[in-house]
Amino acid sequence: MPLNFGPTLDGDIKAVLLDADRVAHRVKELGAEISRDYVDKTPLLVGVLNGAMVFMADLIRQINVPMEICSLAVSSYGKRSTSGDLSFLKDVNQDVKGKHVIFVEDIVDTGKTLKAICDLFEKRGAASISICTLLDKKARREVDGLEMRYIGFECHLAASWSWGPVRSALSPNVIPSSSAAALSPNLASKIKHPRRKHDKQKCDQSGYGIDYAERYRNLPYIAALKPSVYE
Ligand SMILES: O=P(O)(O)OC[C@H]1O[C@H](OP(=O)(O)OP(=O)(O)O)[C@H](O)[C@@H]1O
Repeated sequence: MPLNFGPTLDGDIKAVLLDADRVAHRVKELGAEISRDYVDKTPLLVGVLNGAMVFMADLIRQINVPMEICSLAVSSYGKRSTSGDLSFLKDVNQDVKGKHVIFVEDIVDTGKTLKAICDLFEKRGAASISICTLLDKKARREVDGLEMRYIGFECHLAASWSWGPVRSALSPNVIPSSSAAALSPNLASKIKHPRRKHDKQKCDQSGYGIDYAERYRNLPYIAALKPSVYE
């Protein structure tokens, strides 16, 4: 896909990892899966703001069974305590007791955010809880027992980060090879509380709701940013 989003933003982009068509295709598949699985359940999709905003907006329009939506926001990495504790900036506006909840995320990294939210919603009496994430960085998980039921694309550790869509063929044009991405599994396991907003590694995927330092969420694709953006 040509980089013609606009001169200001395009100048910051090193490579398009997942173009808008590819994302849209996968979002459509996810919508169909959810529609099939929840045909008789009227799920409540809960978007975790701000990152999930773009993905959620597209996803719900690919779901063709009765459903509800709401959103919540928690403190971002840069504002959390060193223990990684979450605090709500915005809670959901309804009682979730008895609801079939699907959390919608742009990206799951350590999993701490979703683990805390899932535990809370379990205590609140949700009938069931599932997770739908556009991107999954499974290799960086730091919590146990967090099952991703719906995954758009999986980022996995090999010699370097690579990207592969779940349940469909790997396309060569979605494998980035930036130096920022070349994080060894050993080092990855030592990073307890990555600060997403200021972590160079996070420049390897921005756009479609995912930010770097609050910018780039409006890119219609997912891209790696040039080192000049964060150095
Ligand atoms: O799996 P974890 O390690 O907990 O990280 C994942 C969380 O980090 C991102 O949010 P962020 O705090 O950057 O805020 P944002 O949604 O406003 O971008 C993302 O949207 C998830 O909510």
